[in-house]
Amino acid sequence: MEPQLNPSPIFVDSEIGTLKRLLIHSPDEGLGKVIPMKAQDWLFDDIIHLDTMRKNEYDYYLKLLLYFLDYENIHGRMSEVDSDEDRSFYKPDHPNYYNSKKVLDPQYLLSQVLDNPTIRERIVASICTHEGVSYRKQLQLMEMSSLALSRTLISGLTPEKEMLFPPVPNLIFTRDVGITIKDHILLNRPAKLARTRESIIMRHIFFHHPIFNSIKNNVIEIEDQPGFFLLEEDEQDHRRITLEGGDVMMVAPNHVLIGVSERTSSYAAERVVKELHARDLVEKVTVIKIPAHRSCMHIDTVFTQIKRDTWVMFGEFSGANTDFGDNEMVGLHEPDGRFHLEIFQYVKGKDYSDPIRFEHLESLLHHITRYDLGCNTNAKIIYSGNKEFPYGRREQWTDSCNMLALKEGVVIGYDRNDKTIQAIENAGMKVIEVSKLLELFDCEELHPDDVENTLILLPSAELSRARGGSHCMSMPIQRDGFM
Ligand SMILES: NC(=[NH2+])NCCC[C@H](N)C(=O)O
Repeated sequence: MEPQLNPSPIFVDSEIGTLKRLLIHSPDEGLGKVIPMKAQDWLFDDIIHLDTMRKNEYDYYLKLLLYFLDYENIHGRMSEVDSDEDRSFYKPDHPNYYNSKKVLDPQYLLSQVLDNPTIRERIVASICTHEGVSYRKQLQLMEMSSLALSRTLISGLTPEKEMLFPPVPNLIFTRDVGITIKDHILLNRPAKLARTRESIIMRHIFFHHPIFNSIKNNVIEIEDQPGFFLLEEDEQDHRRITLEGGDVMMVAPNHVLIGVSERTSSYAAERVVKELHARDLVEKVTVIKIPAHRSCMHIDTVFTQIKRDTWVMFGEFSGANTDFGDNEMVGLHEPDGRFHLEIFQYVKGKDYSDPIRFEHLESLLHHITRYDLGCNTNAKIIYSGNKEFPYGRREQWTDSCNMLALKEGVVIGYDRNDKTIQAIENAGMKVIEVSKLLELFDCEELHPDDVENTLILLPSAELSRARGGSHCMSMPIQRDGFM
């Protein structure tokens, strides 16, 4: 893929253009405060061991991102970083913080935004109102340093370790807070209460942090329809607008995909289709209706892209799969035992009441590969767990279909999904553990620019309990333009 230079520092027009800048959030101390009784409410399927998650898993992800996106920031520093028991390199409120301009943590960006007294007051007031914190406490928060305040607003913990309000443990899944569509950012409307504070924080960052200055007018907020508040509660529930980034995929310069799912409502999808067309951002918007089920909460839990002609997807959503034999996953199937999937494509200027229909997910992926990404073959589809029962389902649950492309053909995935990894290897890709790759970078035996056609494996025993993979743990804000 020939890189295209883009004047805007915020620009994404594909899933696979070389990644230049992104938002990620290192697991903060709030994740270590999740108690079993609240784990489900806070959208974790289990409590996690924070130290293991950070040191043995996430920190590798971060070092890898730095190596690919901000080489100078990490090269030659690995032993210093790794020998620090305190992990100060990873902590946004510590003087040793890596402080990259490419790999950006909302916790640090928030602290910078909080330096402005007017914005600080607005943020603290809105979060305290949302969390039911008293006015007196609000005034105390206003007195904190920006770095400490940012840490408290995210983790919920004061410097004195008082748990002032709940953590937002899902902020590690930055994918969901918004989505970059060319030089625009589409803000989310979280479906779950546990993710509302993330949204308040991100909204202020997008509108007030200098990084987003040039595109301030391009931040898209999907509002409720006029008079929504007049509707009865049942009717409101039915027409609610909820939208999470994991359901939006910028797959080609002319094409955006939107999932209608457990998290994204059909009303939201409809509004997004119209908004993207009105702003002339893309020609095609395809809505993919998937079952409203936790196991496939967003479309990026069902498929992601590896190369312009290669995708990894959940085989139970495959068109070839007509007989599952059982009906154990209640609510997922049509009466005939099939997963219920509906795909409608809306083309700018064409009649919305007569969308193009795709019968299977595969046909849509072939269409994108051929017609939007200019390949002259059909797409190659690699299935979760190699489509073998029960590995397909087991591995999809631990995010085998949720990969992040650092550039075309170089992706990060979880190490625990053995059958999927084997299938990817069989398809001709190299597979390497992240720690090995980092060693090669460190001793200059290999340079990130020279890595090609590779799946990089990330340790995932703890991370996968949070129900998200590397795709979810990233919000790309700049990729090389797709040509
Ligand atoms: N884009 C994604 N698939 N994100 C996964 C988010 C997982 C998170 N625990 C939640 O339930 O919200």
